[in-house]
Amino acid sequence: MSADLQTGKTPSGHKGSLSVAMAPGVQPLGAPSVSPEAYRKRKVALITGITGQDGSYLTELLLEKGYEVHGLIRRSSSFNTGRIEHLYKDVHERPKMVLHYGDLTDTTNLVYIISSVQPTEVYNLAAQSHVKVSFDMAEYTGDVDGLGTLRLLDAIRTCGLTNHVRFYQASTSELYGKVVETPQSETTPFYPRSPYGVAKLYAFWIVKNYRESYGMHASNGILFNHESPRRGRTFVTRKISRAVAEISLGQQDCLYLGNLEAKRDWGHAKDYVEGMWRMLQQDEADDFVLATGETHPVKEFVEKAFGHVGITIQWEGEVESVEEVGKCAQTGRVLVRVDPRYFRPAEVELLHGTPAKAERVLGWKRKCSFDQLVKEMVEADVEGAKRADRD
Ligand SMILES: Nc1nc2c(ncn2[C@@H]2O[C@H](COP(=O)(O)OP(=O)(O)O[C@H]3O[C@H](CO)[C@@H](O)[C@H](O)[C@@H]3O)[C@@H](O)[C@H]2O)c(=O)[nH]1
Repeated sequence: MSADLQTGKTPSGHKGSLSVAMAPGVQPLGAPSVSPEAYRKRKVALITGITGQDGSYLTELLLEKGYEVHGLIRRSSSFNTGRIEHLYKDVHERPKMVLHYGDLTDTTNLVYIISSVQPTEVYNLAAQSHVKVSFDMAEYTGDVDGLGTLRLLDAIRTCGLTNHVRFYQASTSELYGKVVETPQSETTPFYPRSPYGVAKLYAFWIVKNYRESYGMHASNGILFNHESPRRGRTFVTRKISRAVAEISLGQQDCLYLGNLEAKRDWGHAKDYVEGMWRMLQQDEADDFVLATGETHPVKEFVEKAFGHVGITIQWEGEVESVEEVGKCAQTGRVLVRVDPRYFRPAEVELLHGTPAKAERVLGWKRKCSFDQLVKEMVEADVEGAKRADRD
């Protein structure tokens, strides 16, 4: 005999035996016996993606604030902990950072880590974060960036921490994609333009849904591009700063780039992780844009970066064509070329955010200007290029 899943009634109208409610008194795994307020006094953070740019800055910030920090790292045959090595080396003086092998695709592992760590704050920074790569690895990106977020939220619920943990989701300005208004704010409609953006859209909504469905303190930080000397080498700013450093030292001839006209709102990652933390200190969870309020084309980043090593770039050839080149004004040498291999099947042409809500509600303000950011990145890469041990 089959029963209606909604009502539990059989076709004859009798109450069926289907029941999915938890028996009275049964608590989910490891549910704390203390109130959420008492529980939060412990200050224990779990960061997925701790080995990334943002993870490393956030770890520094939280350790400074007296947190015990736990991080999820993926197993790799090569070292992937370079950005947190300086914190890890100090492990005897600072026993407050603990790393766990784990992955957003492994539910059992997430449940195990959360039940043993009992975090008070969870920062979900782990992702396949490269937009171009997401076109090549669309399913994987959806699994990690989209479903991975769901697994993490459900692991928190399974461990009975629904009302005890505060959750931060690394949402992104890539959600705006083909932008419908400028500047983009928390109320701008989304139109993602890549498998990455679409996966992040799912994550954004599942976070919001769990907040509304289960009362979880779960917030989305809609972060515009944020960079630093710790930025991965395949993102455009770091690719440029490294190449400029190497060209200036005679170690590289030419920089090959894709779309030079794309515009981004670039801030400093160190400023942005402070915004993440502030979101979790609010009484109410909510969604916030973190941005600088400025937008600059890739070309301008190139010009400014070369400017820091004394090279003036002159553009020649037809704009937005592969024939366009950037020449050194002093010597006439071609230093920048367009390579269509770096074009994306669908491009996000313009990102320009407004941080007004974050400034008003969180009291957040970015400190680093665009010029300072470019300078810091180029200087760090010039120093790095002189050494053999940089990443
Ligand atoms: N990576 C890369 N991008 C290039 C290149 N040449 C031009 N670009 C253009 O430079 C822009 C920025 O590219 P990325 O630095 O790769 O960043 P992104 O695609 O904007 O994505 C980053 O920011 C998002 C926030 O908006 C993040 O969500 C995402 O994970 C990533 O960090 C894009 O329009 C891209 O087409 C190149 O050689 N490499």
